[in-house]
Amino acid sequence: MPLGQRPGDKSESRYCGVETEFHDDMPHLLTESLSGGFDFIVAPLIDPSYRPSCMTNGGSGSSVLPVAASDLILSPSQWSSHVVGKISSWIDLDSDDEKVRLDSEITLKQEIAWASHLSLQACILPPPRRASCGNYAKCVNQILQSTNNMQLWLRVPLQKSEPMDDGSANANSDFSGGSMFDSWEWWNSFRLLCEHHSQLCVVLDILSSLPSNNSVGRWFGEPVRAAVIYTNSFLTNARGYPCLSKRHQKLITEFFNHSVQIVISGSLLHDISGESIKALPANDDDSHLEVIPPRHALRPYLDYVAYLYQRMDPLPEQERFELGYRDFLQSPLQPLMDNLEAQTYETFEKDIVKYSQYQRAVCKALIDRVPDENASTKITVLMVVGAGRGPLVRASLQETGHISKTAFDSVYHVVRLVILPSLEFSEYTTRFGMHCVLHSISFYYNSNYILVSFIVKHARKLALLKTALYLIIDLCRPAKLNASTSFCNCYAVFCFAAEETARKLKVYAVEKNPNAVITLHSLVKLEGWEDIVTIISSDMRCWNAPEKADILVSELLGSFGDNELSPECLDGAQRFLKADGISIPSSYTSFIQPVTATKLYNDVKSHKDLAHFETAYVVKLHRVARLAPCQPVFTFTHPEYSKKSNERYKKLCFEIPSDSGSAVVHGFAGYFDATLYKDVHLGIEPSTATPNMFSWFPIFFPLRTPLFVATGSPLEVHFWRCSSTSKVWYEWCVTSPTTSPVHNSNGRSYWVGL
Ligand SMILES: C[S@@+](CC[C@H](N)C(=O)[O-])C[C@H]1O[C@@H](n2cnc3c(N)ncnc32)[C@H](O)[C@@H]1O
Repeated sequence: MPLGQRPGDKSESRYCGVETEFHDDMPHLLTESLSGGFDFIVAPLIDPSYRPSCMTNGGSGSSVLPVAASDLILSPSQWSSHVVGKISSWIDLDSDDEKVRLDSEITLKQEIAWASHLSLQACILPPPRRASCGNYAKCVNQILQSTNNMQLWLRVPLQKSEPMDDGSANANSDFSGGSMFDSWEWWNSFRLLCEHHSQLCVVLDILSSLPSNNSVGRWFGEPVRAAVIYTNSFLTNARGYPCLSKRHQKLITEFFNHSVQIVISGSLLHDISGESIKALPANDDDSHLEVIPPRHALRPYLDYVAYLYQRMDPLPEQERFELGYRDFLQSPLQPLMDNLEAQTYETFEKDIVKYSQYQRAVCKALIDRVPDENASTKITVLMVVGAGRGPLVRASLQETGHISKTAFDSVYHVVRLVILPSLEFSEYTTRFGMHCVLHSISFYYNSNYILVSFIVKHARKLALLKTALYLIIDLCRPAKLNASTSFCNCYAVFCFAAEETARKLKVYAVEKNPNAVITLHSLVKLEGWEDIVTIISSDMRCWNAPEKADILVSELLGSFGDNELSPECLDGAQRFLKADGISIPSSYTSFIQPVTATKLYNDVKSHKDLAHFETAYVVKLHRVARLAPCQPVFTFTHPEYSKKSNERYKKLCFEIPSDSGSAVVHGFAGYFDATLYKDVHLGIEPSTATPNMFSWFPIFFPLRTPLFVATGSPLEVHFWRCSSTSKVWYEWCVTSPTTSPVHNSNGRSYWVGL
C-alpha cells in the first residue's frame, strides 16, 4: 500500500519495503508484509548457512541450491513486483582465505543467476568488507556485463568520520577502525572499477548519527535507489511512538523528493502496548478477530514514514508539469539559426513572471527617460528586437496605458462570467466605495498565476482598489476559474502599472522569423495597434532603421546567458539605438558550478561517441549534487561601444567545502542572471533566481571522464567563448587536480550558428 497520495508524484518513493530474515515460507512472509502495509520485502534468496564447498559434490552444481522458494511457490510477477533479493551477507570476495573467497564468488554468481531467473528487478549486494575490494568489484562487473535488466544495488552505510582537532577521525564508525572513513569513497572506487555501469546503484544504510549536510548532499547526484532505516535509529516521542530526529526527517523528505525508496529493518523496539487493544473490535467478538490480520510488528515505523510522506507539500503545478523533464538532456535552442515554431513561442508566453519583469523594467526606463511634464508630448521610440509573436510588444504597451481590445474585452468577460457572476467590475468598485476611473485593465491567468494589470486615472484611492483586487482573486480561488484545474498552489501576481507611466510610445517590432512576422501582423490587427506598432521583417543585424530608438528591448537569452548569441545580435542592433538610449537587458552574466550527476553522465555516455561529451545540454537538473557555490563566467553589457570582442576566457578555481569529503565531478551546471534595467533583474542562478519563472532550465557541460576531487583539493576550470565568421562555441577543460583534454576544440562537436 503506497505511503500516500501526493498529487502528481508517481515516483518510486511512494513505496516502502521491509527487510526480512531468510524464511522458507515465502508466501506467508510476503502476505504478512503486504497485509501489514509494506509494498515489498528485501529478502535473502538462499539459506545463509549454505557454502558451496560444504556441499557433498563440492559445489559442482548438480545438487539443489537451498533457495527460500521457487517460481512455482511465488509467481514470477510476485517475485518481480514485491521482492528485492538480498545477496548473502557472509560473502567476502576479497578474503585472504582462498576457500572463503571461492565460496563467495560461486555463491554470488549462483544467487544472481537465480534472482535473474525469478525476474527480480534488483538485488542488494552486501557492503564491501574493506576499502580494497577489487575482487568483489571484478566479479560484480563480470555479472553486470552479462546480466539482463536487473539492477545491482551496493549497500553502504551513510557514514563519514569527521576529522578531530588532532587530525584523527571521530570514532563513531564500525568500519573505520579509528582511521578516516568515508563510505562514499568505497562506493566511488567500486563504481569506478565497474566503469560507471548504469545498472550498478546504491542502497544507503541510515544510522542513528548522520554526517554533515554537505557530505550527505553528495549522494543526491548518485544513483541511490533505497535507504534502509533501522528501528534503533528511531527516537521515542512523548507518547511512546517511534519518531526520527529533525535531521533524519529532513533527509527522508529529501529521499522522497529524489525517488529513493525507504526500507525498514530491525525488530520492534518501541513498546506501544495500547496499539493491540486499539486493533480489537469493540465487542471483542472472536469471529471478527479471525478476519482482522494481526498487525505487522513494524507497523508503527511504517506509519511514521507514511506520516513524513503525507505531510510533504503537494508538488506545485509547474513542477508536476516539468516532472518528465527532470534530468532529461535536451539540445539548446538556436533561435538565430533556426526558426522557432508556434508551440515554442506559446510555451515562452506562458511565463508571466518573465514578462512582468520586463514590464517593470520598461516602466522604470520610461519614467527615467520622460519627465512627467513631457509625458503627453514626448514620443518615445521603443524597438523590440527579436519580437517573436509579440509578448514584449504587449508588455511594453501595457506599461503605457495602451490596453488592447482583446484584453479589455476579456477582462469583462472573465469578470462577468467567472469571477463575479452577477457583478460588473465597475459595480464592484462602486460597492466598495472607490472613486476612481478604471482606465484600462488586463487580466491574465493560467493554472499557476493570476495577473491583473490595471491603470487607473485619478486614483486617489488606489490602495482601496488594490485591496478590492486582492479580494477578487481570493473570491475566484481556487475552483471558480476553471473547475478542471487544481489551484492548490495558485497565487496572484499583481502588476500594478497604476502609477501610470502614460508615456506616448512608437513601437517597432523587429523579427527575422518570417512565420512569426505573420503572427505579429495578425496580433497588431486583432489588438488595434496599427497606429502604434510597425512590424519589420528583418534580421536586426542588417536592418536599416528609419530612425533611432530610445529604448531597445530584447530577449535573446539562453540558459547560459549569451549562448543564443544575444551579444552578436545586439551589437548589430545598437547601430540604431540613440547615443543615450537604453538597452533592456543592460547586461547579463553566465555562472557555473561543478556537479555530481551520475544519471546525466550515463546518458551522455550511452551515445558512445566523443561529440556527445563535448556538447552542452539544457536540462532540468534534479538528481545532481551541487558541489560548490556558483561563480561568474562571462559578462556582456549593452550597448557596448568599446569594440571589445565577444570572445572570452575565464579561469575559475572552485573549493569544495572540506566537510563534504571527496567528490566526483561529472561536469558543470550553467546558469545566467540578467539585469534588465537598474534593479530589475531576471535569472536562474540558484542564489538569486527569479521565483516562479520557468522559461529556462540550467545548461550542463559534461566532462569526458568523471573527475575525482580529493578533500581539500582545489578544482581549476577553464572556459572559453570562441567565434568565427559563421559560429560561436565554447571550449572547456580542467587543469587541477588532474588535467582533462580541452573539450570541443574549434567547436568540432557543438556550436551555435551565426
Ligand atoms: C527567445 S525568442 C523571444 C521571443 C519573444 N521576444 C518572447 O519573449 O517570446 C527570440 C526571438 O528573436 C528572434 N531573433 C533572434 N535573432 C534575431 C535577429 N538577429 N534578428 C531578428 N530577430 C531575431 C527569434 O526568431 C525569436 O523570435
